[in-house]
Amino acid sequence: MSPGISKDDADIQAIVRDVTARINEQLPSLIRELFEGRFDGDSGPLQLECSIASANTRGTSPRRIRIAALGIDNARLLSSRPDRSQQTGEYALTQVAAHRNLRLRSLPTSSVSTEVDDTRPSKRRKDTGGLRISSAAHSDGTNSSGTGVARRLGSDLRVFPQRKKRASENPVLQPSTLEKFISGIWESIYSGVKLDPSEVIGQWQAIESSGAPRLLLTTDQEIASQDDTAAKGNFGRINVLARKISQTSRTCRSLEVIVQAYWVKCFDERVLELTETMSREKAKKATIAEACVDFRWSEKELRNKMGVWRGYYEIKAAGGWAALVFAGMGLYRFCKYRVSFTDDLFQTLRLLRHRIEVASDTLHPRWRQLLAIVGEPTDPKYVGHPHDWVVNGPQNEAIPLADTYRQWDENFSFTHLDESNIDEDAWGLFDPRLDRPAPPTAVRDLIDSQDIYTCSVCSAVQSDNARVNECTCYPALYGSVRALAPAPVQIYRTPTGKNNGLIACLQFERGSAIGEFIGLITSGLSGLDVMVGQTQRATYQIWQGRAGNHTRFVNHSCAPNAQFERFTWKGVQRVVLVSKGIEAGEEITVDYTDSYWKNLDKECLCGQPKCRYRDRNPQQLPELASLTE
Ligand SMILES: C[S@@+](CC[C@H](N)C(=O)[O-])C[C@H]1O[C@@H](n2cnc3c(N)ncnc32)[C@H](O)[C@@H]1O
Repeated sequence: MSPGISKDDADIQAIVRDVTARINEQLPSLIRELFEGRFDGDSGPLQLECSIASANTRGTSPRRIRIAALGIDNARLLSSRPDRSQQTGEYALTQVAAHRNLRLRSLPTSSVSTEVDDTRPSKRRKDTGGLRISSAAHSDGTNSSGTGVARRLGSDLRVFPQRKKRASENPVLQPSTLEKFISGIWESIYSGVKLDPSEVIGQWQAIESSGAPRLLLTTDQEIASQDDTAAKGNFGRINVLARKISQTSRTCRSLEVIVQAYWVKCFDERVLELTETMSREKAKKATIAEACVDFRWSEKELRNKMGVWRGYYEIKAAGGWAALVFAGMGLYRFCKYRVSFTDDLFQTLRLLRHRIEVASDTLHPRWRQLLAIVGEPTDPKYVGHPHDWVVNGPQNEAIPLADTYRQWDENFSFTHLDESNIDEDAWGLFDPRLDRPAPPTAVRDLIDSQDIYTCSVCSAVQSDNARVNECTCYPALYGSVRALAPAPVQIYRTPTGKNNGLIACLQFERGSAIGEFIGLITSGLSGLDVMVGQTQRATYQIWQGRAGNHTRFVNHSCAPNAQFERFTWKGVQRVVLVSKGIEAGEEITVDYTDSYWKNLDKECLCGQPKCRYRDRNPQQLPELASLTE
C-alpha cells in the first residue's frame, strides 16, 4: 500500500485497477464483434452500460446500480466499419495505469473486516520473542541512538491465522491476464523446473540402441541407489522418467521460443537489407516469400506464426531473455490474442527485468546456456545466493547486498543459512529451543526413528519424511517436498529510507509461512537486534546480524501484512514469519511492537496513516513506553 493511503482507499484503488484491466481485456473483442457486423443496424440503438448488481438475491430480482452508460451511434459505426481485409486485429482502447506493485487479487473492504486493529496499543501486543537493540551501532548498520534498553520485535500470541471466508461470502476479482502472465514468470522461476540444455541431450542418450528407454530397464537396486524416487518398482521408474521428460519438454519449449524471438530480429534485419533496393512494403513481402520457401509454409501460415513470434520478441525486448524463457504455459495464448499488449505490459516488464534476472540467474545458474543456440552471451549476470543481491537499485539494477551496508560497516558480510546455528560458547551442545526436557538418548533415538512427534497445533504426526508427515500447518517450511524450495521473496531497496526490505514476488495467502526466523541461537547479547525466544527451560536470543535468512530484512509497519508466530517442529521451538494476506509486489512487514520502539528516538518510516511512531517527541518516549508495559 502506498504511504498516506488508507486501507479502504487502497482496496478501492485495487478494485478500480482490476475492473479497468478486465474491461481493457474484454472490450476490444466486443468492439471487434461490432465492427465485424455481429450487431447490425437493425439491432436498434446500441448502448454500452456499466452497473454493479448484487449476486446473492435470495429469489428477489437483483439489485442493480448503474454506474455509467454510453450510447453508440450505430449508423456511424456501420459507416466507419473498415474493410475487413485491412483489420490489424489490435484494438487497445485504454491503458491500465502503470503500477509497480502488482496485485493479483484485490479483496473488497468487507473481506478484510476480520483484521485485528493493529494500531491499538493493547495488552494483546505482549509477545514471546523480541528483537532488541541498544545504543550501539545496529547489526543492520542503520543508525539509531537508542538508550540500550531492550526493544523487542515479537512473535505474536494472537490467535492466528483466521480462516478466509468462503468464496461465496468473499467475492474476489480474478487477476487480469497481465497479472497472470507476470505471476506465471515468477511461478516457473520459483518452481522445481530446471532449465538446462544437458537435460535434452541426457534424454536422447538414455535411449538404448534397441529403442527402449534405459530408465525403465534399470533394476530396483539401481533406481533406489540413485536416491531419485520414493516409490519402488515400475511406479518409481515411471515417476522419474515422467519427471525427466517434463523437464526436457520444458527445456525444448524454451529453446523454441528463444529461436522464434531471435528469428523476428533476423527477419527485420533482412527487410532492412532489402529496402536498399526496393520499397519497404516490397522488401517485407519479399522477405516473407523467402521465409515461406524455407519453412515450406503458405504465407497465411507464416503470417499467423509471425504475429505470435513478434509477441515473444517484444516481451524479450522489454523484460530480457529471462522473462521470455521463464514465461509460463500461457505464453503462446498471451502472444496470440495480445489482449494485454499495452504500454502497461512493457512498462511492467522493464521495471521487473533485473528482478527477474537476479532470481533466474541465481536459482537456475545454467539457464543462460540455452541462449547459446542463437549465439547470445551465456555468462550469468548475477551470481551467488538470490539474497546476495538487492533489487530495485539505481535504474532498477540490482546491487550487491554488502554494498548497501558499506557506509556503516566497511567489512559487512552476510552468510545465508538454511538452519539456525547454536552458539556453542553460549549453550554448549544444548539446544535451548527444545520445548521440554530432552529425553534420554535411547528414547530420543526411538522418537526419531519412529517419527512420533505430534504437532501441538493440529495433533498430527510431524516428520521430515514427506511420506510419513501428516502435519500441514506450514507445508512451505516443514514436512513436505516443497519445504526445500526457496521462498518467492527478494531483498529490495525501499524507496522510503528504511535501507533494505523484503518484497513478495508472488501472493502469500493469509496464514501461509514466508520463512522461519533463522540465525545464531545465542544469549547475553546487548546492543544488537535480536529475537528473544522462550521455552519452559530457557530464554534464548536469535541474532541475524551477520548470518541468517531473508526474514532478517523484514521492516516494521504500523499496519503490517505479516507477523511472527511461535511453532514447534519435532520438539524444537521455531519462530515463523506468517502472512496475513500479501499480494505480489508488496513489501512484507511486521509490527515490531511497542517494546521494540519504546526507547528508540528513531522515527518510523512505515508511512501508514495510523503510524504510531512518527513525529515522536523524544521527551515523551518514557510515557509511550509506560503505556504499553
Ligand atoms: C531487522 S532490520 C530490517 C532490515 C533493515 N531495513 C536493513 O536494511 O537491514 C531492522 C532495522 O530496519 C530499520 N527499520 C525497519 N522498519 C523501519 C521503519 N518502519 N522505520 C524506520 N526504520 C525501520 C531500522 O533501522 C531497524 O533497526
